[in-house]
Parts: sequence; structure tokens; C-alpha cells
Amino acid sequence: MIHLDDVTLTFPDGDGRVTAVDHVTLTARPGTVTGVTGPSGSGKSSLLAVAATLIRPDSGRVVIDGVDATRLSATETTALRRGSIGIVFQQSNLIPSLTAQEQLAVMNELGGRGARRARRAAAERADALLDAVGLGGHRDRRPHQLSGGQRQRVNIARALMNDPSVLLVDEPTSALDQERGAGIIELIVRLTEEQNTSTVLVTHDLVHLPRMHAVVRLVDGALVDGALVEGEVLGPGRA
Ligand SMILES: Nc1ncnc2c1ncn2[C@@H]1O[C@H](COP(=O)(O)OP(=O)(O)OP(=O)(O)O)[C@@H](O)[C@H]1O
Repeated sequence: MIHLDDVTLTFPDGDGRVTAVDHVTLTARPGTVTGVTGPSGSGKSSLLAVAATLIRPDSGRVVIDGVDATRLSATETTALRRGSIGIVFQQSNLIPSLTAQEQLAVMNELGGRGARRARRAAAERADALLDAVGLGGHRDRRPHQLSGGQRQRVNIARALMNDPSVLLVDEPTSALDQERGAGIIELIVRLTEEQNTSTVLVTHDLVHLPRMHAVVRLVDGALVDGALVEGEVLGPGRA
């Protein structure tokens, strides 16, 4: 589970500072996807970077499985991130020379909860995850031999390699057409339920919001009441 408690993040801006995240409190529970939406510059990526422990907030707490990451040393934070957080960035960031299977297996060498897991076990998990994302037949392909949607599926499978409790996803559909984008969202919802991750998904694409278990909206770094999206009220469950 991830809980952001009264998180504020500012950046230097000329002589002053700009507030990217403004007193945000947010909880994502296991087995659910929380959508974060809002206009450009509203702080969505900044919020995700704080949740990912990549940026320390000015104030507030980032609590992951009961541990307040803002109180940890840099080394402890890295260990927490590797063991408990899976991150899917907008760009797939796959390594050109590695096959789909190797992209996942290499995660085992980075440590984390599965650190020094036998290579065979890592290879088996990689194969199971590639099956789960519908790429069982493509495990020996390199990124240039995969479509954009398939690369994003490898990216998602890779983020799950270390069995994270928290999955953070930034604009996963931005490079895809609507149909492939919808497929990626379906996949993330299904894997969240199957793997019981606490998932936070940033998207500016309103069409996907009804698939989420909860939706929050940022304006100027702050959460706005309810999930009012173009006059439509989304209920707590999915449509
Ligand atoms: N590294 C940085 N240095 C200074 N200001 C920054 C930095 N990163 C973000 N900002 C500012 O913080 C605010 C929030 O930016 P952020 O990228 O989080 O918004 P966003 O909602 O993700 O936008 P978009 O949808 O366009 O990606 C903006 O005013 C932005 O200019």
C-alpha cells in the first residue's frame, strides 16, 4: 500500500519557487488502480516522482507498506524502491540489444526483493510475466522487432519482476492509438488485481478513467474535490 500524507513539493523558479505538488493526501490500496488526472503542468508527473521516492518532497510523508520513505537514507530509499516499487515510464526505456525475456531477467541482477534469486527462478518468472502480458510467443524478440504496444507490455512485465507491492505508471497510452491504449489499461487493471499491487496511474486521457477503481484530479498541484471530469461524476467503482 502507498499513502501520501500532506505532500508538498516545490522547485526553484527564478527568484522564487513554483509549487508542483500542494498538500496532497492520497492512498492507493492493494488490488486497485488509482487514476491521477489533471491538465498539463498540474503536477501529475511530480506527484508520481515523489511517490516513486525519486524526489524527496519539501514536506509530508510517503508511506510504503508502513515505512515512511522520507525518513530513510539514500541507500535505504534505493533498497525500498527496488524491492517494493515497480515503475512504468511513458517511454519504454528498453535496452535495444536484449530480448524481451532478457529485459526482465536482467532485473534480477539489480537486487531488490528477488536479489540473488537463482537465475533459473528469474527466467521462470520472466516467462510467466511475458505470458501474463500476452507476449509468451515473443520472448526472443528485441525491442525493434516489437510494436509500440508490445514494447509497453514488456515494460509493464519488467516493472513487476521484483514482485512490487506498489506499481506507478506514467501516461502508459500516450504513444498508442486508442484501441491499443485501451488494451494497455485493461492489462494494467487485470495485473493489478492478479498481483495485488497498489497501482497509481497518471493519464490525461479521460476515456480510460471509468476503468479505474478511483480517480483523483490535480489542478495547480492540489487535489480538487471529487473526480469531476468534464461535468461527469465518476463513482467510487468502475463503470
Ligand atoms: N525539474 C523542474 N524544475 C522546475 N520546475 C519544474 C520541474 N518539474 C516540473 N516543474 C514545474 O512543476 C509543475 C508541475 O509539473 P509536472 O510535470 O509535474 O506536471 P504534469 O501535470 O505532469 O504536466 P504534463 O501533463 O504536461 O506532463 C509545472 O509548473 C512545471 O513547470
